[in-house]
Amino acid sequence: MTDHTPGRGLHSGADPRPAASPHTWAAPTPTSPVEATVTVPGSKSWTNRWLPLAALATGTSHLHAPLDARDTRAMAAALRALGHTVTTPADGPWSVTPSPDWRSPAGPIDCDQAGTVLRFLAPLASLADGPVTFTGETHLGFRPLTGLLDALRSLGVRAQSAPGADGVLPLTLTGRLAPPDPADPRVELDARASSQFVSALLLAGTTLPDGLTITATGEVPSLPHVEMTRAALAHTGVRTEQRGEGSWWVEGKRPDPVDVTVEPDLSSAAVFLAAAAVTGGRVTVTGWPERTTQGGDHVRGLLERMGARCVLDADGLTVTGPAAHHVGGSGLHGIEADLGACGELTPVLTALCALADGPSTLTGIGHLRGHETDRLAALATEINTLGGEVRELPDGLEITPRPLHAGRFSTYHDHRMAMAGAVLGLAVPGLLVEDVETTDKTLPGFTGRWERLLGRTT
Ligand SMILES: O=C(O)C1=C[C@@H](OP(=O)(O)O)[C@@H](O)[C@H](O)C1
Ligand SMILES: C=C(OP(=O)(O)O)C(=O)O
Repeated sequence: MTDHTPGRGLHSGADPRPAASPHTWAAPTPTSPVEATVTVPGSKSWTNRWLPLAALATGTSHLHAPLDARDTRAMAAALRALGHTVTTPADGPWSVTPSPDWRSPAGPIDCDQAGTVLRFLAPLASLADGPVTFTGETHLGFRPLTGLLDALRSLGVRAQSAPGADGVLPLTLTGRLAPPDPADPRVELDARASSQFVSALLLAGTTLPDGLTITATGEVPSLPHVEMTRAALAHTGVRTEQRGEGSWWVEGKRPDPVDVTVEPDLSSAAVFLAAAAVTGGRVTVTGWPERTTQGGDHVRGLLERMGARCVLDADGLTVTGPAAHHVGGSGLHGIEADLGACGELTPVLTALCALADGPSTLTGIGHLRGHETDRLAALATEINTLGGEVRELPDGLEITPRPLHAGRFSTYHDHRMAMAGAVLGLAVPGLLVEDVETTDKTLPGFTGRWERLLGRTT
């Protein structure tokens, strides 16, 4: 097993003379401003909502421009294992024909690294005609799940980890969702660790005859993702209501099938926009939605505050970076920002802050310690190894820009850490990003896209 803990990853520690190896990618450092138009793949979060909703629906659904990546392939495979017909051609729309009977799969469902697969499908396992076991990549078993499992137990589901298991996986769930008071179906949920718990119960609440009221007992992070779930449900004809702060009701109703085009993934887009911001160039991301529930849309306001110009028009979102680019710096300004609504942007934004002309403080992101790795520790460790000054706060990071030097950048099997490494490489020659292929969780073909963006290949 590879240890993905910050500070204990492969090759962590300063290395003044890094050598490229088959396991590292030399992040390119352009010598002129980056000018490009890019199309980014579909949103992970939208794709992984449409797929389970389609499995709950009353007929066949079609997804155009879905994200085709590890997280979404894991969702498709999981739904197949549960009895549904899911077709996932590489170059065409995906379709889901639901089976009325959810089956208990013969073997465990492999969630790979996908939080959304484990969290969204755990409550839906109660529809199966027997136990359902979930497994996945090692670190997934150590990511927060207790709040969701406690809520499921209070709704009558049995949740059991294998005896002697270090983390929560493999996890076996048995039994139907049965609210204690069927006349007033409700559940309390500690979702301080992840908004995905709320989304999961909203999806599952549709299967109860009288729906479900979910009341969070603490502050829920990433609230735009809850709104995304509500928007997806609304699109399928299922009503939801916000009933006070931290409380949501969902109607008990089978969703209508959908025929939808998936929005581009705006959190993935951020890395390409960062190339314009760092190099004083100009990058357009096509198909940027005018209105969206994706937290990644916050990148516009954040880049503006750092000194970049953002224009959203019929061509897409165009970011123009400040002209003061030089090797080692970017002409961007530091910021103070609460990223609680858009935690996915943190790694790329932290890299930008490390290249800015003044200090930054990013807060509201304590829950990122429970993501693919402890992202706050990982970012601080890796940027400091390159000569930076990043201090961890309980719920964020304080970043003081320092001249950075060549070195290795460990990624801890975290796609967004690898993207942060690419951004630093724009201004720091000789940066070697380890395990860059980890980006295929959400952004397949990342290095090819990046090198095309930078004009390195045709
Ligand atoms: O619902 C979703 O699709 C997601 C919700 C967020 O999770 P957290 O609330 O755990 O941060 C986000 O970070 C994750 O990448 C995707
Ligand atoms: C936290 C993330 O992923 P997941 O959906 O696995 O939670 C992420 O993509 O930044």
